Amino acid sequence: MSKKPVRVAVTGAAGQIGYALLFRIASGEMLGKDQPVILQLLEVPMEKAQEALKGVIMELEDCAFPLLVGIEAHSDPMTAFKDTDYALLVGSRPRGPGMERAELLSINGAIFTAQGKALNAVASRDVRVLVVGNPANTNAYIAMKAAPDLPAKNFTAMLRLDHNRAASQIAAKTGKPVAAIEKLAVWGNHSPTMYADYRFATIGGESVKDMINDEAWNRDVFLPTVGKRGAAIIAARGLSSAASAANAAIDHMRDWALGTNGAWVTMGIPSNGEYGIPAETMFGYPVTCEGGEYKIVEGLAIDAFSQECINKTLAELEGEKDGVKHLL
Ligand SMILES: NC(=O)c1ccc[n+]([C@@H]2O[C@H](COP(=O)([O-])OP(=O)(O)OC[C@H]3O[C@@H](n4cnc5c(N)ncnc54)[C@H](O)[C@@H]3O)[C@@H](O)[C@H]2O)c1
Ligand SMILES: O=C(O)C[C@H](O)C(=O)O
Repeated sequence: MSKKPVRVAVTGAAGQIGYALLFRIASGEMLGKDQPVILQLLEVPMEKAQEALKGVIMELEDCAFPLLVGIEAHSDPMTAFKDTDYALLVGSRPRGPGMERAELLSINGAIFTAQGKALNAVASRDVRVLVVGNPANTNAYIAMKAAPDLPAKNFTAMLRLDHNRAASQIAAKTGKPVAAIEKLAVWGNHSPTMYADYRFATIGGESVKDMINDEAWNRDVFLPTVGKRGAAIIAARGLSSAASAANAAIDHMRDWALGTNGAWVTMGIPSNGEYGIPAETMFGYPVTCEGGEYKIVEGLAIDAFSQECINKTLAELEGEKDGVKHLL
């Protein structure tokens, strides 16, 4: 018997990430090749954006995806999020060359108050939310706080792009396939302060830390490369990452919904105090997923260098949180 369709809302659907994301959701790459979906697409209520959205919908129709059983265009979150089971909040301004992501807070923050309220009012009571729009952690925090009737744990921020970037750098350094890397973690904020941590990582059961055995490379090459990758892409492309961001969003939602079979992945999630992070902070943690729920990998030893890195990314998040008090 075929499965009941699920509703997937995507904001910023006519943007760059939207264009790289929607076709993959519709083809079943996110929720499974047996899961029909209804896309509920939101764009700003401006003629140009709504026209562009129409064009994207025409292309989705022209793919004749067997799993795509409905497509809706919206200009109001109160209709776009109606009964939605999954919400991917992408719509917001990207940064340009020379900007830091945190600078987007004053431009984008208010979007997530309005969208959190709309989710609270009309979405499925079990909706799973991924915030992609930057600064992703604090925007996810804003949306979560604006939706007091929904489970706070269902609001998440995208750290998966940092996780995938870190895995790719490690594969290049060790000369091993990226798929062989296990137990990688990224802690904290989706920003240059994130702490990509390969101390527990293994390849074929061997310690990645021992294989690399180069603390200076970790500190002076690996961490800055992963942390500043978004800016490097903006400098090269003149536009922020889109296909890799959409890919990370698919990975995040797929793993959350379908499970990781014990593998570690990174998700930005509201803390319950784990690893000394204040409750409700939207923080990147290593997690495993099973049965539609994530679980933090607990009990990892935090050495002095790691603690210093975690403190730095936490301090940045606390500062961002302080800066959005007026939106809560
Ligand atoms: N978390 C991450 O790892 C990550 C990675 C890449 C990009 N991003 C962020 O994702 C966001 C989108 O990037 P993009 O390249 O697709 O930008 P884009 O400008 O190409 O597209 C954004 C779209 O969002 C729409 N939009 C703006 N406000 C909206 C609102 N209130 N409701 C609905 N739609 C709205 C715009 O009309 C536009 O079509 C940016 O904030 C960017 O910084 C995050
Ligand atoms: O860096 C950006 O502004 C876009 C995105 O967050 C990225 O990491 O590529």
